[in-house]
Amino acid sequence: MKVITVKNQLEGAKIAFDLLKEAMEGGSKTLGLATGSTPVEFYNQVVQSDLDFSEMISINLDEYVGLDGSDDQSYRYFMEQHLFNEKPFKENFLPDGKATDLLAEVKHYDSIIDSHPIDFQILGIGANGHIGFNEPGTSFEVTTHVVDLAESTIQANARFFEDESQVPRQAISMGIASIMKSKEIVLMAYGEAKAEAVKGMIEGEITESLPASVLQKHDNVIVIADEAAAKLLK
Ligand SMILES: O=P(O)(O)OC[C@H]1O[C@](O)(CO)[C@@H](O)[C@@H]1O
Repeated sequence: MKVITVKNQLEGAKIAFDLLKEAMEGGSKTLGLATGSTPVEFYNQVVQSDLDFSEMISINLDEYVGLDGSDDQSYRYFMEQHLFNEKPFKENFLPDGKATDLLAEVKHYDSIIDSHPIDFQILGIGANGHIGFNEPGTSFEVTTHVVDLAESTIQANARFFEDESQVPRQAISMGIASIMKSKEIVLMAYGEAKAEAVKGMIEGEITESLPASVLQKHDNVIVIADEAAAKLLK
């Protein structure tokens, strides 16, 4: 893993943007995308750029179960607001949180990922070490699946909702095995709340108790962390 320490989210976002640009110049066609607060400034950089996404495909990591794409708390809505409305892609894929048959949706999402191998994957990291919504204890072998969100994740994400009771308890998430198939992974981590998870991911043992630690087994991962998130690193 290559680690780049930056002063703040803006500096990190600019580096992530340069990596994306380079990947697209090198022929990358399919992007794996993340939501949450971490990639917001990165998407701002993309929107302000002259990069053209009209031939690009995006596949998002996850979506809350029970939320329609038009719901302003859904990840589809987030992506439209932060990126897709400004930068139209050839196709954007996110799991359907309103699918009546979740098992069928999970299979469908796997088939989408299989037919569009991810060239460049953007990741954030949860304070508990999750990537996507793959919570601690998730098998490294799993592909797309329905997740019961960890209590700590529900609490962490409550800041985006009116109150904690509004946070969906389940999500559909791309699995760790699928994330690991991405050719290049850029993970961003900002803020002190991520410091323990960042240390475990980079210097700890590879364990399903800290899902992001699996990235030590991938040969093309760049971690961009601000000083607060990197402060426990040796
Ligand atoms: O970026 P945040 O809001 O700290 O969340 C951490 C991670 O958890 C998720 O929200 C779960 O998918 C990711 O999208 C995000 O990168």
